Amino acid sequence: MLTDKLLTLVLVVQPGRVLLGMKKRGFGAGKWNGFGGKLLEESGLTVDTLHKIGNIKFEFIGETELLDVHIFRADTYKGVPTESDEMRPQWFDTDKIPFIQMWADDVLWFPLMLQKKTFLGYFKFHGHDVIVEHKLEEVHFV
Ligand SMILES: CNc1nc2c(ncn2C)c(=O)[nH]1
Repeated sequence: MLTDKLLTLVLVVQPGRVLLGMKKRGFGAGKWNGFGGKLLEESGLTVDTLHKIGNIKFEFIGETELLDVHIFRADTYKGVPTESDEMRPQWFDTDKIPFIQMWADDVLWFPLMLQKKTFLGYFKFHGHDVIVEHKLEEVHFV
């Protein structure tokens, strides 16, 4: 819908490892996450090439606004991953991603991301931890 809340999510992925941030406050606090647009700067990072890898819409039961999350992969970055008041960055081996401390949808689409596939998704959440319905399909963006 037009009133969707647009978010960007950036995952810095290098061979065998991915950079995640522990969100320290606000929406998704306590979860390891990719970096939002402004959070990249907040984490001391700048990226040069972003590859669009997916778009997921999130509905939270009882809330009218959908989250429209555009997801990008960066293979390289500049700067040093630095803790901010929002985020504590940490590298994770791609076979040890802390999915139990992440949004419940991540375990479903991270494998697509790591295989450099592109996807569209829709997830309906009850609260912040239970997915009551979802769709996820590989697509080929132009
Ligand atoms: C609701 N699921 C979800 N939300 C996210 C994510 N990253 C940022 N936000 C706001 C995510 O991976 N899943």
